[in-house]
Amino acid sequence: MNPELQSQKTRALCRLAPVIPVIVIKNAERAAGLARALVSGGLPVLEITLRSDAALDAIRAMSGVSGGHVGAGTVLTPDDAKRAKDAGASFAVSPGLTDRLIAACEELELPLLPGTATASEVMRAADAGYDMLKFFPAEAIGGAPALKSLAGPLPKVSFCPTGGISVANAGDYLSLPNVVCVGGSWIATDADVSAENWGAIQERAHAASRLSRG
Ligand SMILES: O=C(O)C(=O)C[C@H](O)[C@H](O)COP(=O)(O)O
Repeated sequence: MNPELQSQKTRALCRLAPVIPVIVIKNAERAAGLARALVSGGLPVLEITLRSDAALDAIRAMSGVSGGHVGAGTVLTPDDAKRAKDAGASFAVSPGLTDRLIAACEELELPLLPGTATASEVMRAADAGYDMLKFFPAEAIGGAPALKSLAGPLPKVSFCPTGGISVANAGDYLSLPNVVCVGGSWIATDADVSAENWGAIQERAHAASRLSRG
């Protein structure tokens, strides 16, 4: 799949809801219940980070939940991308961008949301055909004002900022013209997932789904 088409597909996913919950799951048996709570709460696009041993099994379980779009996060290498795709992931998110990762995701036809933190990285991604990017780690690298500044010289690129975003500051990002959605782990906290507190997660998802975009 060519990079423009990849980016188009990633952008369409990012448009589905204002927030992508970033999930670190420790027990795949909780995956389907968690996905149902998030999707029914109004957040259909889910990012399961490959940072836990249970991640691939969780992706497999969540992919069966109707209405959901399950992607893998923390995809660092071609091997990560292949394992994610084999598990049923429909997109991949990376904290950064390498030539090897781009090539692997294009070969696998796995839409990629690559991470960028500077104007040069954004330009490099745009050169490679990617105009829907993650901005990471958003709060630590200047937050919404930094992203607003990038919109001037790089107006054709859109972002999903992630890293340090919560219900308190999500609106600052979503009001920017170059932000399509935000990512964050605040929706499905470890404590609530471990306690299978699906009601609280669904409520937080519902509140997040109602955040307005600028
Ligand atoms: O693993 C990845 O590739 C990531 O996406 C990094 C973090 O999981 C997100 O940035 C979530 O950050 P918080 O919402 O601040 O917890």
